[in-house]
Amino acid sequence: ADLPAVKILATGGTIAGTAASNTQTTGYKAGDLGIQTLIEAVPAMKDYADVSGEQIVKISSNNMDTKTLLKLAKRVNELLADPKTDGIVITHGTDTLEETAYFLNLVAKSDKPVILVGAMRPATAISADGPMNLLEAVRVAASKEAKGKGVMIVMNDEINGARDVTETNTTNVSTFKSPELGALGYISGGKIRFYKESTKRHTVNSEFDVSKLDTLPRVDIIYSHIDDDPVMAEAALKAGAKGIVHAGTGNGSIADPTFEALKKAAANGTVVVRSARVPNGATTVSVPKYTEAGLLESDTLNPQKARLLLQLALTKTSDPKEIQRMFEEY
Ligand SMILES: NC(=O)CC[C@H](N)C(=O)O
Repeated sequence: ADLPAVKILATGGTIAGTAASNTQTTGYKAGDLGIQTLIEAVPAMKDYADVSGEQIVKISSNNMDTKTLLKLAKRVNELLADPKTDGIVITHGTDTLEETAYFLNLVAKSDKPVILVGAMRPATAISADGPMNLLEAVRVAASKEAKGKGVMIVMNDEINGARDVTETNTTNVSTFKSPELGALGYISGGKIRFYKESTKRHTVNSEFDVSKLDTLPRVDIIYSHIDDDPVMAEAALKAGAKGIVHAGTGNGSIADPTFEALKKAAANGTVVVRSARVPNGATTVSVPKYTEAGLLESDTLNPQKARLLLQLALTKTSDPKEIQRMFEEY
């Protein structure tokens, strides 16, 4: 039959995890199973797509790094450019799933569907969520409706856009949510149902390009708290950070001693972006001194996604005005 061709790129994670007993849902070995085993476990995928697999790495995604991320992004673009590929599914650990998804959302050069999928229970567990998640991810990747909507995460019957989705629970299968801005759609009653899409720039409308990149500029995240002091900011600068994302309290507020250090950093050419440790809402100018010091706002991007956008932004420019524009557009 003339089914859409979907390539599954496997990177590891719990979806490929194994444990000694079928009741074990923690302390298992992530990324143990190869892509062929995952494909064979879900024969129903063949009803929706002509599926083939490729193992990129076998890691627990808390160990994801720039080198692997760039390798994955370049392979994704190679496959998307191939007329024989209709869609891509990427199996991935959940720890950094939202980061890889948002990164690809910024650098994938095609409107063909790119779907990330993971699981919260290892493949060996009773009620493992991986097989159904994988089936639904392949279905969405093979669908016409998913075209042009940017990179998405499909898990637990929900379709969430890469920009707004975040992991909300450490262990529960219902963990990937777009808390305030909402899911793009569902898979229910045997149907893929889309209700909305992001208004932000992504994929074919993105200005970022990884094809010539072998590394990304260093950007550190500093998480604020009571008794905050400039020690972490100073360490980041000493490590050579070209950018700093500050995960501020409330509306991206900064403790005064840390602010003094960040203000100096910004004056010396390090790009500083105010994000927030609060999960919802945009960071706005809460006090004029932040703008006067040249600090930027992350909009609604959480610190880990603001970090990736800042890294890509810094590959193009170090002009704070230009970078603020990017934070408004992506
Ligand atoms: N649910 C998961 O996939 C988490 C397993 C592991 N920590 C990872 O991110 O790969």
